[in-house]
Amino acid sequence: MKQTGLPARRTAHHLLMEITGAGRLMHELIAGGALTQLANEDRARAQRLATEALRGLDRADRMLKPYLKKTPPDHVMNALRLGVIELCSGEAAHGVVNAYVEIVGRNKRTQAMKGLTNAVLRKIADEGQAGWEKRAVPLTPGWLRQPLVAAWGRAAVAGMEAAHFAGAPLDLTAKTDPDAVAKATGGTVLPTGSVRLMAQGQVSALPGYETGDWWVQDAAAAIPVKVLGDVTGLKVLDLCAAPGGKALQLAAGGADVTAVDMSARRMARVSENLARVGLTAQTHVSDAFAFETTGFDAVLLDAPCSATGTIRRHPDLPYAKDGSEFGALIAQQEVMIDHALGLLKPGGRLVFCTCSLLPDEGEVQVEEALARHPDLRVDRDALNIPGIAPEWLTEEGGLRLRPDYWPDLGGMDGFYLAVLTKPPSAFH
Ligand SMILES: C[S@@+](CC[C@H](N)C(=O)[O-])C[C@H]1O[C@@H](n2cnc3c(N)ncnc32)[C@H](O)[C@@H]1O
Repeated sequence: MKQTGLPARRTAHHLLMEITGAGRLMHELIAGGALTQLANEDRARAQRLATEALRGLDRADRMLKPYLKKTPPDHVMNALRLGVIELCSGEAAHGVVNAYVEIVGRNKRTQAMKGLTNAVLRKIADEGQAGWEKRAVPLTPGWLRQPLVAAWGRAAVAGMEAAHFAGAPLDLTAKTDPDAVAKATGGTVLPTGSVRLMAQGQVSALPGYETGDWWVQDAAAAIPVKVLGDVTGLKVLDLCAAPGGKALQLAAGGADVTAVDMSARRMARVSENLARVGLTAQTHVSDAFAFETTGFDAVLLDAPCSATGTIRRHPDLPYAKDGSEFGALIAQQEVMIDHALGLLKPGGRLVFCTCSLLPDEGEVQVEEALARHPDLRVDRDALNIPGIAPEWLTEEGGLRLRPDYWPDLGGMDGFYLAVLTKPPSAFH
């Protein structure tokens, strides 16, 4: 980044301050206009810089520690973190140090720490990339690391942290033909049928975007629809549908799709996505609990959750959140499952899924649903689809997907899913 990169750096610093200090998520800040004052090129730069700083935050802090007698105020700490990220990715030291000294100096309360910022960043510049690379993979913040270790063990969590640090490749779901999409985009077809591109670029510039041949969807997120098998002609309700990746899959499979989401803004994206790929669905902006049409052959419930399975792409999450909101989400998932079951016709199937790494939002929800409804059946056979490893199947009959799976292929999002079959003589 050139010396002229100050606006992008100041915005990256602002993003870090809001995420680590005010608990705001990156996508909320961007939707709220955090990047609008920047030129196009600087927008991408600011977002990339903040994302890289969050991904490497624990390592940056460990690199800074020997040079700090005590932790400075957040304004300074975040400037130092961004400085570390830039210096250790090979940016010219002079420009980086000057920029962050200026950012620290512009704040009256931290003005006096310009000298410290200058001195520390010069030492980091001396360590350079070699100093960065010799440090361990960044650890997940303790509030989340603890339950993950309890659920999956230390080795698995280390694998997840390596995946979070590596970030995510770009996965596409083909409307009809994965091989043709792979050929056109230079990607490869994964064992579960998604197309993976290792090189990142502008999505809308990829072949097939304009013609709607595919949509962006993580390989793990594409699996919940696949376990429904052939959906041709089935009446399927997508109860929490936005931005619509799964609704598009269902429509592409020939289902008669009803898509519900309580967010009008996010539902507009479902409509845009449907239009781009030339598919149709009935869309309703509604709270799932207020939607009472019954008689569906299948309901897909991609329930609101902690989203801890998406940290590869959203490294802001462990720093913006502290787990305090998760209890309410877990309680809501339970009642949503029961509401969704009530909308199925007798014998209908519910796919329950969450992009979470926490068993309370997956395995435990299904165990408890089976206990609440003794006639409910879990359909293990449905999970027998291409690309699923037997060790991903869980005791209660669901499927656990984790970021540390497929390490040689580039990982996958964390996800949980299970197929529940309502008995022919229905309960409510
Ligand atoms: C995990 S996202 C769904 C992703 C979507 N299924 C896809 O594949 O693109 C969860 C969605 O649930 C919606 N949501 C949250 N609470 C809801 C409620 N009570 N009723 C309906 N939608 C809700 C959110 O607006 C959000 O779009």
